[in-house]
Amino acid sequence: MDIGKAKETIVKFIRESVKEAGCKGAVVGISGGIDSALTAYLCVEALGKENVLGVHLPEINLTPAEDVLDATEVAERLGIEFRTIDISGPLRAFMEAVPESGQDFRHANGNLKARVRMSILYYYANTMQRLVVGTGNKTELLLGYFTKYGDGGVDLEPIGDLYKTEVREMSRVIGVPQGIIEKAPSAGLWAGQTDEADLGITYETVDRFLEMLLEGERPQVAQNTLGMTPQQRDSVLARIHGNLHKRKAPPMPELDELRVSYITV
Ligand SMILES: Nc1ncnc2c1ncn2[C@@H]1O[C@H](COP(=O)(O)OP(=O)(O)OC[C@H]2O[C@@H]([n+]3cccc(C(=O)O)c3)[C@H](O)[C@@H]2O)[C@@H](O)[C@H]1O
Ligand SMILES: Nc1ncnc2c1ncn2[C@@H]1O[C@H](COP(=O)(O)OP(=O)(O)OP(=O)(O)O)[C@@H](O)[C@H]1O
Ligand SMILES: [Mg+2]
Repeated sequence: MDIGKAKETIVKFIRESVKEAGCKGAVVGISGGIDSALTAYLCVEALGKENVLGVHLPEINLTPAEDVLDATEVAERLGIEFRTIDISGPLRAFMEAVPESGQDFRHANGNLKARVRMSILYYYANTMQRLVVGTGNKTELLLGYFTKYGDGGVDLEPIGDLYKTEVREMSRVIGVPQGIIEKAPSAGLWAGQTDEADLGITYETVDRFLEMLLEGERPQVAQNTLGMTPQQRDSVLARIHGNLHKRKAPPMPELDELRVSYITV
């Protein structure tokens, strides 16, 4: 992969997508992590700093102070417009309004956070005639390691064809702060969560595994070549297959094969 060439392709893609949509710029959720930092840098290169809004959406009692500082540093270095909005209020209101909700549902509550963030980003997109630019990378998209209609609820995915390891490479080239590049990736949905602990495998290994599968290698051979355990292989395959639905439009029944559903003129 020629990282310089890939960067130019992505920058052009962002510029053209925003133009084709007739929009005025981009809204990006900036977490303090590497994916959103790189995406913000690419958006600024494509659209200019005055056309990129960064929104940091911490939870006051959970988000590490380091993330707040890192997100702010990205925005300051880029010189973009920036908001920090605490999402604990909306989360509390949800918990109070929905009788079946509760603190025991860590997984559902984590996904709710991602969906609250998505709603806030779309509020800005609606009011400012902008697109919500996603930060999903190829590894996350292939594994389905994202919240459906949460961080997956976006208008475009500029870094969606970059493996996580390539995200790191491009981030070095474009000048993302070193501390952000070196920080352990985390969805930040609950205290102490890290991607690699969740996935049970390092990004270096899973990226190679996915690459080999896409090249047509058999899972067993890829597993042996990479020194993975059978459990790691099966868990990655289960994620790939179990989450395919996240990458498709919601299915609907075809009521009559002669009825056409798409207008082509
Ligand atoms: N076959 C099928 N066809 C159509 N829809 C299907 C389906 N199976 C489940 N579903 C639907 O999908 C739902 C499950 O999907 P979803 O709600 O996304 O939930 P789920 O995949 O269970 O959880 C999201 C995962 O992504 C991780 N995550 C989230 C956010 C950010 C990041 C990060 O890296 O930053 C990581 C998070 O830690 C967790 O492991 C089900 O409740 C159901 O509604
Ligand atoms: N606190 C937050 N404030 C704003 N956006 C957030 C926040 N947490 C998550 N997001 C959004 O959800 C996306 C998905 O999170 P994810 O953890 O995969 O990416 P990241 O935090 O940018 O990078 P890393 O994988 O290194 O943690 C983020 O890139 C960001 O757009
Ligand atoms: Mg993160």
